[in-house]
Amino acid sequence: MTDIKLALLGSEGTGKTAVLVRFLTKRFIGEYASSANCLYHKRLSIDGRQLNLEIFDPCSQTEGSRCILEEPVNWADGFVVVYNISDRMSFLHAKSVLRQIKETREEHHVPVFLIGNKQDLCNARQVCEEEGRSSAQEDRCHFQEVSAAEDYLEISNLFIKLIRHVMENLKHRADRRRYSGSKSMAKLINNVFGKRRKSV
Ligand SMILES: Nc1nc2c(ncn2[C@@H]2O[C@H](COP(=O)(O)OP(=O)(O)OP(=O)(O)O)[C@@H](O)[C@H]2O)c(=O)[nH]1
Repeated sequence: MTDIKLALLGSEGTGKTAVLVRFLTKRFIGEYASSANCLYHKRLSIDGRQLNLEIFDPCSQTEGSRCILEEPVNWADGFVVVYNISDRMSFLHAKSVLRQIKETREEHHVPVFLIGNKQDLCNARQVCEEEGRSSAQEDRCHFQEVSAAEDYLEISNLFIKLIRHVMENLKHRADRRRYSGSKSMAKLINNVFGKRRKSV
């Protein structure tokens, strides 16, 4: 069983919980009692692998209060950063979150999905799709506009895509650790037996 940890980030009211609940239950629930940070658990199988998924959904209204995970940016293996296409401030905030992830997790490229939510409100649009896409390109992350109110498949597919990237990333990191571990073991063996072997 592989453990995968994801975190949803973005400013208040962008629809983080709505997007996540769509993925987990296929349903859109208009209003959520969002007075606490939540850690959701889900077991699922992708490409024949059993996964134990943990998803952190912070509550923006509890700023300053202690949360289950003080630093989701350090904790998560992958991120979903959400903004509201009809709220420019939320887009600017999402861009600063992307920068923060990049700076904090510089050593390992962590998979990130930037989501422009509330696509159904396109008559009140304040951020054009191209802007979202080019911000995502700049920060080497995936991008999609969605509507938690109207879409299920798109949201499910983007989570699966993100999870696949996280799985690849974790495997890559484990391979690198194994490789550098076996290299230092080879060095150690060489230091101990190397000279003797040469004199035989
Ligand atoms: N029209 C529309 N409304 C949405 C959509 N997604 C969420 N909402 C609404 O936006 C409001 C905020 O949604 P939440 O999911 O609570 O947003 P959040 O980002 O989790 O908010 P906090 O927990 O306060 O940070 C609610 O009234 C939702 O019904 C969407 O795709 N379209």
